[in-house]
Amino acid sequence: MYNSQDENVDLERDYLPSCHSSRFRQLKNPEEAVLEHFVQLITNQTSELCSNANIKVLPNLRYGGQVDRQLVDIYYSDVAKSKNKATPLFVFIHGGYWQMLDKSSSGSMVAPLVERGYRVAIMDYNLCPQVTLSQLLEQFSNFLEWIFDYAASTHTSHISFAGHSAGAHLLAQLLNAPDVLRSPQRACVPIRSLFYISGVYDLRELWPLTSVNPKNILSLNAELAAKLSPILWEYVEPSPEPTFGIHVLVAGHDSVSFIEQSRSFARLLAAKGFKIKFHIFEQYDHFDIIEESAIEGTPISEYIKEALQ
Ligand SMILES: N[C@@H](CC(=O)c1ccccc1NC=O)C(=O)O
Repeated sequence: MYNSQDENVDLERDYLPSCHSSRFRQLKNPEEAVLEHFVQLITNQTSELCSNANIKVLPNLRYGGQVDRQLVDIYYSDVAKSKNKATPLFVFIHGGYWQMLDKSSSGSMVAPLVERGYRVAIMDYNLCPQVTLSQLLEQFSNFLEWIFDYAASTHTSHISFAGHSAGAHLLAQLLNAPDVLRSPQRACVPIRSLFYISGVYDLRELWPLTSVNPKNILSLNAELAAKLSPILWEYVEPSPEPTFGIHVLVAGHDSVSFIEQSRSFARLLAAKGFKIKFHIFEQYDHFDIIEESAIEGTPISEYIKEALQ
């Protein structure tokens, strides 16, 4: 479907981002090394936030459930808060094929944004197999309603979202949720930008793969995989003309399947009337596109900074 360049493509590899990096090639197991390095680095980037005097955190706001992972950490700067003026909100949704990572390793984007006066919401979500992917998508819809309520009730000038990999898949729901897009809260909190970073948007090839969905922990079948694929959704014609920009971004070292899924998703949204920018960051792989978002002046940080202007 997406890797038409190679009819013999091994989809088990093409949908495994750690197999598509030029880094750590000198090591015996570069795939393991790139993933270990990613998790270690993004965990450090997140834990170091609290040692930054300018960054405060409001931890564990609950958006659903009772004792599960439906929690959000809100990072902010005391300076901006003390001026008691409306501040922008940026929301990040982590990846990990709906089965790994959490908010303690998802704070890479926080520091550059808080330095510029943003509040940044880093959300957790229940992982498969504790929930099925269908249940996770329902819980994510609840999160969207909650975050717009939160934004509307906390003096928010505008809101932006970024989703990485499977997090981009979850974020696609925002474009398919008329009740959220047309809610009174949404009306008083304009969306500024949406960033879909190295996402997956068609589950039809990946749901049977052991590398992605071992023992079918996502609880999918062919019919459900199609139903949960943003590339096949209708999308409500945005009216009036949406004011927000959608950025479909992908790493140049991502696999052909990942790059072509992003290209197809961008083309679909553009055809539906959304304001789209599609960009391939040639120098990045699936992981350092997020790792470098923590560093001012890097290509991904500069892109996000300019897009948010
Ligand atoms: N086991 C996968 C991990 C993976 O796909 C992944 C890891 C961190 C963040 C995003 C990922 N991919 C999709 O959500 C791999 O080895 O590439």
